[in-house]
Amino acid sequence: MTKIVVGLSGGVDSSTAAAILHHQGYEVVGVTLWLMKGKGQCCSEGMVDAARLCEELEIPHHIVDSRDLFQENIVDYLVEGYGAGITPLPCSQCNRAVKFGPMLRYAKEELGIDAIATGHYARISHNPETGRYELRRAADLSKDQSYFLYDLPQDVLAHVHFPLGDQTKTETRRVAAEFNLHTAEKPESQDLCLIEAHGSMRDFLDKYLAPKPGDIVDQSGRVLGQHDGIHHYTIGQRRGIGVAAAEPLYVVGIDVGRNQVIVGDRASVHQPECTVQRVNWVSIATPSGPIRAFVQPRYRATPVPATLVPLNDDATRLKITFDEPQFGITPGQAAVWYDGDGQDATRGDRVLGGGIIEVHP
Ligand SMILES: Nc1ncnc2c1ncn2[C@@H]1O[C@H](COP(=O)(O)OP(=O)(O)OP(=O)(O)O)[C@@H](O)[C@H]1O
Repeated sequence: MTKIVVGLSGGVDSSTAAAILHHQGYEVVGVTLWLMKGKGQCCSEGMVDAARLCEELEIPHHIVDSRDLFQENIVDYLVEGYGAGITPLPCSQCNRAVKFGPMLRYAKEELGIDAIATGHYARISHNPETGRYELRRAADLSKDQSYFLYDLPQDVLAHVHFPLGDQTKTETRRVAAEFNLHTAEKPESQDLCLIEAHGSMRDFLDKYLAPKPGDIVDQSGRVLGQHDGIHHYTIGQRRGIGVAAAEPLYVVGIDVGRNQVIVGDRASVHQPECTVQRVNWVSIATPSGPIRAFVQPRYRATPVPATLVPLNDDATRLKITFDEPQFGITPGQAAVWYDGDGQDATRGDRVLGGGIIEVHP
């Protein structure tokens, strides 16, 4: 029997992924990474639900204390990033540095198992012509998580299964009910796990970063108001600026040196281009020259056509020029590029690569 480790968060998706693989005849071992204290997914509640699921399926369950890894790679990364005036993206970083790599290592080294599965909505296929593992959008585009998985290296993708990639969330709930899983009716997690655990990103950051008042200025430097710390602001933000104006104001920039939040009208939040770093090439090999692709500059953004030009030999830094200027290009977030526009899989749904947006020059 083929053995496989399934990452269990205690939610309906990973429960169903485990049940499907178990039903298909895999010898499933449940692994829950203990990421932080508190209630919610990935915390105490999630661990109990995961343990109960393993009891229902009569499979072994391992809990791996990953709190230090989570603290270093996610909590510190977020606090440092927000403190420096950027808006870091924790989920792709968590997938690469906390979940997939370490879980695969644990599976291999501690359990002698070389395959892992999760309840992510995305698809992986092997291309025999290029020898690469290609990452594709989920069949259920409304649940697609490929954006958060762009940073997985080939040697990890080669060992990963996504049993839910071809089905819709409604089907997942139906399958969970058919298998009588106690998690079948469990409500959807609405937010980032950290936000669920702390109430809001503001509450989370306020635990680590002291208030540091400064000026809110317009693009000519005129002082319009006061802020209580640049870490409470992100590019494109409209709410909570607290400055009265005839036209709605948006955050267009954060000047760390001057401790200023710069605001302007909606048009000034549009950028014709940006640069990205720490690029990971996924479904295609590192290109030696410019390529055209559909770039998704934020999780829920529509992918838009753009030209990508490598800025170094190994194409780990790129300049992206959008065909049309884009709203809210935010340093710290990931830009992920696909071979299609995400509206129709027949026009291309492969993740070609992705990288972290750098601070605007
Ligand atoms: N603490 C954890 N330990 C092990 N695996 C995890 C953990 N958290 C998440 N995963 C895996 O990553 C997948 C996606 O996680 P995400 O946080 O997006 O949860 P989700 O989509 O709400 O899924 P679920 O319903 O399973 O919680 C989960 O389905 C699970 O397989």
